[in-house]
Amino acid sequence: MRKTYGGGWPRGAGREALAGLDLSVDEGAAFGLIGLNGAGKTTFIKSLLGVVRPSAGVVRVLGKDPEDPTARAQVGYLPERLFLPHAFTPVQFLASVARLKGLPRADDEVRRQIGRVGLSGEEGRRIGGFSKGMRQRLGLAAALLGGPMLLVLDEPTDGVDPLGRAEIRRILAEERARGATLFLNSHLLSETERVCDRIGILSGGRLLREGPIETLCGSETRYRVRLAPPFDSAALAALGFRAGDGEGAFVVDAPDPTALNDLLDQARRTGARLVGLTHDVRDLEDVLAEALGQGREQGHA
Ligand SMILES: Nc1ncnc2c1ncn2[C@@H]1O[C@H](COP(=O)(O)OP(=O)(O)OP(=O)(O)O)[C@@H](O)[C@H]1O
Repeated sequence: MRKTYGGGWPRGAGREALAGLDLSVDEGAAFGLIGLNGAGKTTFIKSLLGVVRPSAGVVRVLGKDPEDPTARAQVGYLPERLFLPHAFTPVQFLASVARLKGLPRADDEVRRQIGRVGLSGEEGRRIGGFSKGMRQRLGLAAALLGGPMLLVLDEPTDGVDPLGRAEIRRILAEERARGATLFLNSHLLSETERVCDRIGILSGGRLLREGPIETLCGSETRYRVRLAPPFDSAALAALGFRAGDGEGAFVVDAPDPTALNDLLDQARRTGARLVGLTHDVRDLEDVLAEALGQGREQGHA
């Protein structure tokens, strides 16, 4: 699908925010969309919510048109910029959201979600006096009201302290266990890594990479090996050990544990002594930097 902003707003006239995006997320998955500022993440989220209409192509949410009220009723949304009524208490605010969502007699549900996001005891305070993290928690409670089947969360842990982040991760895990699908948009790559099982990298409105996090971030069959000096580099190279970063660091491929141990045995016979062994796993920041670098070379960034 494509989205070109334009017409009536000179600043954005003709700006292509999504330049041919083809993406599907399985029900029950936790999908994370990452990319730099202006990549098109919010535009994509807005298209899921039926707020932005694609200029070309089709968007389906839970199998339906995003503007279909029955689809909307199944979507919980936490926006990046929260506008909360300062004069309201959390209970009043969530009760008004529950009414908008068409949830009847939602008092128990409102109190349950307030407790879940760690705002018990703050029910009577006005939102205007809340910290950023407290506001974010309240926004999450609003998204969770009524048990939606799709949670679209734009920067869910923004402003939340580390313990609060862990609580939010726990809540999101509970939501998934209930069967909900998560669509997360975050600049905090370590959070995305911990919450999501699939990742998409967006740049210039194009999807540069998409796949399971373990495929993008690492390899089950590639290992980082560290050997104590001295060692016979030529003999190790003949066995398939490639030099890694730093003294004694090597990278080696082995399809299974038996093959790995055979290789290590052969290396030991050349005099090598193993002092470290890990899977070759990169973090999401490395993956993003590499994808953006390649995208740039291909003229996509
Ligand atoms: N309403 C709008 N009118 C015109 N252009 C827009 C509008 N909203 C976004 N854009 C442009 O579309 C592109 C994608 O913006 P978008 O907000 O989707 O990116 P993003 O990845 O969410 O960025 P960020 O991480 O900064 O929130 C940008 O070039 C932006 O300037």
